[in-house]
Amino acid sequence: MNDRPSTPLLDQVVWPADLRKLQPDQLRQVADELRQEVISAVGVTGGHLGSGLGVVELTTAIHYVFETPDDKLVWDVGHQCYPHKILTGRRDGIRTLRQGGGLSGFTKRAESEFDPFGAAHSSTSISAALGFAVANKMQGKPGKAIAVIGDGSMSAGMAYEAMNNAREAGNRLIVILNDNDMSIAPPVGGLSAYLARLVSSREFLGLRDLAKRLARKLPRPLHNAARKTDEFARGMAMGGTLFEELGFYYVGPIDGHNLDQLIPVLENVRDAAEGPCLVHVVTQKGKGYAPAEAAADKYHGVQKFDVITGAQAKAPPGPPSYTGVFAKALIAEAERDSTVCAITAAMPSGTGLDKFAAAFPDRTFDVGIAEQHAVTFAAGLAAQGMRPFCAIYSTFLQRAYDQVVHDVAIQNLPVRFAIDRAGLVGADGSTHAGSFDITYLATLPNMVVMAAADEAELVHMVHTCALHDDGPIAVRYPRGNGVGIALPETPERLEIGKGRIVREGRQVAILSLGTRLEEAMKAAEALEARGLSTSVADLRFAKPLDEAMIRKLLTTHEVAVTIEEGAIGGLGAHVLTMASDQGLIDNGLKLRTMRLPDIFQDQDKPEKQYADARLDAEAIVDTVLTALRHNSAGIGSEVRA
Ligand SMILES: Cc1ncc(C[n+]2csc(CCOP(=O)(O)OP(=O)(O)O)c2C)c(N)n1
Ligand SMILES: CC(=O)[C@@H](O)[C@H](O)COP(=O)(O)O
Ligand SMILES: [Mg+2]
Repeated sequence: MNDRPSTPLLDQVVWPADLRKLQPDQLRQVADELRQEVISAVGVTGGHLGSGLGVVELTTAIHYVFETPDDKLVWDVGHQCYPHKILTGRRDGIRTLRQGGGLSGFTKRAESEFDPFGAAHSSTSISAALGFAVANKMQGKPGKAIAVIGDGSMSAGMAYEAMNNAREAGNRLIVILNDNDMSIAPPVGGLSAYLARLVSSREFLGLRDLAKRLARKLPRPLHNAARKTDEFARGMAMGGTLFEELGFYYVGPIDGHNLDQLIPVLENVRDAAEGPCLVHVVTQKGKGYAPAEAAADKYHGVQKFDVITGAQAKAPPGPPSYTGVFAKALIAEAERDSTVCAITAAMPSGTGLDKFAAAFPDRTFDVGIAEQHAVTFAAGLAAQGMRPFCAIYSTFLQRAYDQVVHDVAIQNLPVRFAIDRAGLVGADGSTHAGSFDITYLATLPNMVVMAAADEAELVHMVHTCALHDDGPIAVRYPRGNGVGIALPETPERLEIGKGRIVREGRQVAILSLGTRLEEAMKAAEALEARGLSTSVADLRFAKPLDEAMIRKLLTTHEVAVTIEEGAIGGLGAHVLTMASDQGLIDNGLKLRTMRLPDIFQDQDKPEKQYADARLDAEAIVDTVLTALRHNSAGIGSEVRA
């Protein structure tokens, strides 16, 4: 059992205002106690640990120096915000993290005034902070906006769009680059190499150097001359810094765990007459907890764990994960076909492409947190004859929608989209749910959209994708483990647009897409027990629909229900449109669609979320019975009641 640590000084700090009453030399103890509290809490809840441990001192220093919540502190991604939540009045709830009705695992506006902007998807913090800064400037309000962005998140184009625009904010915007030389995996690309050069080429900024470099009080011409001298003194070989070329005053690198450096630097930057400033802090992901420091992933995301040993709770052995089945199937395709290659946007382990990379290192590309680039890079590869699989979580593919439309679908390029985490994902909550991909993909020209009903179907669909050169094709599958069905020795190529009837009935037809099939079969059993003969179809394709099969089902059954792990505008909408266009609902057919609610707050296990979302067997039965009870007197009958 993880005992709560003794935190005598932290106990006195409920809000940042309490922190600001302390003496600077007491902050070290606060930070040490804060770190122990984070470790203890995450040991109970699981969640994101490494990144939060890396910003314990930085969080303490920011809330000590800046007048939060009036000064707006915007965390990037927000997975590192647990120390921030403890220091901003939420320590009592910290052990409810990522649970139904508990604290979010990310920053969330609805949760606290100290969370001025929600996060979870990366690289949004500078844009959002710039918005706050410019608004304050336009309203003549005091107050700074501080964006804390990681080195991994700095690899996304959106961060540069914001920095390119940052001059607008002057000294009201402060960007803190939290450089721990880690993304989820080790960082990749030119920026990571550049930051490494920056850090290795300079001693941590001493106070003397700081005074010289932050001569903010000088009138501009002199200040510029001093700055130029300073840059020349440093040797223009570094070209100043990339950030200075973008209009920032760069300060750093500084030791992000040394409060004696952090506090004066942040105070100087806070009081700087001009800006924007970018403070480059160097931290260690997992700092202060040996099992995290020693782990390859620095305990980025962990299950509940024993604080003493660091041993994480192991899930009971079960069927293989969909991610693992995908990776194995893709490796088999690549063994058959040398043009098969794979792209991830900084999620090698999450997508299973770490396994693919072990087998085919030269055919695997981790492009960093850069989904937009990943998609158009894949389009270029496809245009030149390769067979690229773009493996991106459903929720993160949202970041690259125009690239999917403009660079892939309209040009009808054969990019394969492996969409993991499709449907509800559990503890990461609504920001990570794969709710929208059916809706946003099945509306596109040329796009083929498949959903695997189980892990065997996933193997067939990966094979079908590999062979599909006629245009873009997507296969979606959920987070977690399969249903335990045997995997096929030899994958089949599925006929595009053809579904399968998995249960024959006469009165009710359940049209299922994806892994809700298991619940659909349970519902069919329950309906049969009530004397309702029920058919079940696995549609396999949201686009193109198997119109012949659907037409047959809708014209030979009294009630038809579609079910999908997706939001409105997906499969159900397409079946309704087809039925309406073909006059199939003119003859009294009771057609209902079941789908995810617009948004849901609970963060819990996916199966609980599906029950809460009314997308399980019980809900299917209710839907059918309600439809049957519906007065069959046709239009207007409700009015008479
Ligand atoms: C758009 C987007 N793509 C992918 C992710 C998944 N993701 C979450 S944290 C992370 C790495 C972030 O690295 P960094 O910004 O350096 O933060 P650190 O974890 O090192 O503190 C990634 C890729 C995401 N949250 N958002
Ligand atoms: C913070 C973030 O976006 C990732 O760490 C995400 O939480 C990973 O999700 P999975 O745990 O489903 O891989
Ligand atoms: Mg990092």
